[in-house]
Amino acid sequence: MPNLIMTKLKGQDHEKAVRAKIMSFLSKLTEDDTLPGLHIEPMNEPLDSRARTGRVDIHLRAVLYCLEPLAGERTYVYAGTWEHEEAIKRARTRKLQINPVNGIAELIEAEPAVDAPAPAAPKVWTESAQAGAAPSSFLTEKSYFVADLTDEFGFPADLAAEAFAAATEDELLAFASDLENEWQSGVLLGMAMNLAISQIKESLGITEADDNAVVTEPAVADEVAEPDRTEDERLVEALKHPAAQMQFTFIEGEEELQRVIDGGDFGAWRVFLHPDQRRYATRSYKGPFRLTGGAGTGKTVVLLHRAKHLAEQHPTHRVVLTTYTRALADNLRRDLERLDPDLAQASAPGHPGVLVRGVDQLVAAVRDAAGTGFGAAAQSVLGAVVESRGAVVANDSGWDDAVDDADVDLPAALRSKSFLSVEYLQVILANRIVTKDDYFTVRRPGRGVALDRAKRAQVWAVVEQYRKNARIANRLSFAEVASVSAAWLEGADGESPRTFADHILIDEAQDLTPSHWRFLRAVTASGPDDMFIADDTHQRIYGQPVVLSRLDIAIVGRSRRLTLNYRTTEQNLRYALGLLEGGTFIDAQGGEEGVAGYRSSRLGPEPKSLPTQSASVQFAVLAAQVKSWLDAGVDGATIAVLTTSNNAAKDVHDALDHHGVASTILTNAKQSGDRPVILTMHIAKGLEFSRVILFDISEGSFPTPWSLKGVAAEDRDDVMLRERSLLYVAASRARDELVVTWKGKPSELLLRSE
Ligand SMILES: Nc1ncnc2c1ncn2[C@@H]1O[C@H](COP(=O)(O)OP(=O)(O)OP(=O)(O)O)[C@@H](O)[C@H]1O
Repeated sequence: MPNLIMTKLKGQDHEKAVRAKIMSFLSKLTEDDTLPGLHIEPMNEPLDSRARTGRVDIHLRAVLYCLEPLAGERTYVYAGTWEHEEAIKRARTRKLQINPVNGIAELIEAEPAVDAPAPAAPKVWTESAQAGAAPSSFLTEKSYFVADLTDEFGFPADLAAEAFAAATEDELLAFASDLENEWQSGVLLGMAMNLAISQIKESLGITEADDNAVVTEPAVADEVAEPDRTEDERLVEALKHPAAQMQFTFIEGEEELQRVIDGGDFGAWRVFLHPDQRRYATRSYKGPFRLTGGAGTGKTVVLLHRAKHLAEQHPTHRVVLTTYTRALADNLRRDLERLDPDLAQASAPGHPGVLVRGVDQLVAAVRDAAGTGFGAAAQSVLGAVVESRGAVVANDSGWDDAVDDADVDLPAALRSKSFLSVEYLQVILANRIVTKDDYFTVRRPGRGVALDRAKRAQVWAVVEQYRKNARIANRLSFAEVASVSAAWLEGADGESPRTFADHILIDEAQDLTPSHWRFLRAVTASGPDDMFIADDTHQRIYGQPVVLSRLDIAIVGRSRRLTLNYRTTEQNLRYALGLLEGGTFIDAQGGEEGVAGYRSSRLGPEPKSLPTQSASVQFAVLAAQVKSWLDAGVDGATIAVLTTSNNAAKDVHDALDHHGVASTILTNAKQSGDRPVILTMHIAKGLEFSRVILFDISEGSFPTPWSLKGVAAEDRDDVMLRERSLLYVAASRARDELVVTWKGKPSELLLRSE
């Protein structure tokens, strides 16, 4: 039975009925390619003697390349389904070859009569000739040479010259996004990011990435030259090159074929990984590893592939995939099933296979497993044995009562629940402080307010009162449950330590509290590939920055960044990044995180601002915008209105209704139905939509008045930073079009990108 390789090509988003015909054609082809009904025909005077076309229906033909490796099955590379004429033209004028410079399999186009020459750098392009010849070239301005493209990467000379003809970054990105070979777009995007040639080569897997210090073994064995292999065998190998796998995929079985055909561009993440993504998904690391990257750079995609990879490599291991909320975990579980419906998912914590849970769900499961041991373990965290089963409350509740009951003399800033709850989380629970003496001596890095001994004594009095009140009411905060569960896992109940995972993969890690981190460290056996952390410092919308080394999670030297944005257009990306200007963001290593280097391979319209003068006009403008998309045939479910609060979401729903537009309010991150959706900016975290409207980003409405209510002056900057991040999260949900509305004056956080 012949093998099949599918190719990702532009212009292949077929309707359902056509997809069914393609499926039928290809499944017959892989059963028996000699069936007469397939009409597999060679070309007349082709550029590539392997080229064939086959009959999909009366109008459509598939383009195929037939490889005959000596050892192994015949292999067809499917290069799309096209109208009859176009299919014949493509099959005659395109050749599947191994790029002579970089070894990547590629499709090149040329006139059939001409023997395809090996690409060579035009001699005229010397340093000085180039400077004179193309003064307005974007790539020249970035100090690249045409020879970089031709000699270093194997671009054909004409294509390299066209790339150098792009005068601006946008022109170059537009050119790159039209190229047929993904690896070529990858090189040009790398240049747009101003990467060194060696970095681009590493990123595309042309040379081995220089990070062996952090991996337990080289991921890919060096290619050994085999002179007796046929050209077709070499081509099959070149199709497995990491950069070729951005575009070509080997199909195993009918179900996978169906998934690839039905998935189209939206399903591309399941199959066509960037070499960087594939490396992070499959490499073995000596210890905790952190993958960071802006919104939409494919961090979640890497986590999903890595979970699958680890489960397949180690069928008896416990692989846990976790994230900040339960609803986000539900989405991860759904996507993992889409990635591989047959993947073994664990039924409960501690079982082999992949377990997907929100972090507090995991904590709850461990608490249940601990039984009475949980209460005993609390001694080391809270200084008292607690009831094993009690109510769980928010981390910031109970502080106002504690202040009143303790009757302390503290300045307003130190009496606020925002200060006290954060002090408790970041300092007291993080360090398992149970006595006043310990609190007197503990270091408090990163805390805005300095506390002298007298103030510490007063704060400690409130903490003791808070704990006393909690014992009387038989309640614990979420953070306390996580901290005590961590202690139980470590054996604080007097038993041996235990773990529930061999590998833990963490999404949205920037939002986790120190208690979560202590728990995640304890729940996972230490060793190779123990923790894989995906975060984006710029998307921290809850809590405070956490420096992982202070919590015994060593990621120094094992931290990498993804920069290619797969979600949004370049225009939306720039707008969203512009919203971060003016903020100082501290990452998980305690350093400052910048926004340089992010690029998208897709272009689209500039984000649109819709200023209005009153609430009613703003609603009318919003409704008109949604209607215009619906009238243009946009699928309703891909349109989202993001609001600053639940109440605003209700108002928008009613207003749209009033203007004749039916919509649905989303109260958690689970998407459903076919109407436009309305959701808060917080709930939009981790989601994406084709069209997004940020509604009422007005002075006085955003930042919301309650986000700053009762916040100590010292903590105000951090609240503003989180609000800025929230706006960035919201704006970065838009794949294709972004619209921002306000009434009166725009929010101060919007002004920078206006
Ligand atoms: N290799 C790929 N090919 C095609 N699409 C991809 C690829 N990788 C990621 N994507 C798509 O890009 C979008 C963003 O990916 P993902 O959600 O993994 O990014 P993220 O970095 O986790 O984003 P965020 O931090 O905003 O949640 C998704 O639609 C995903 O399917």
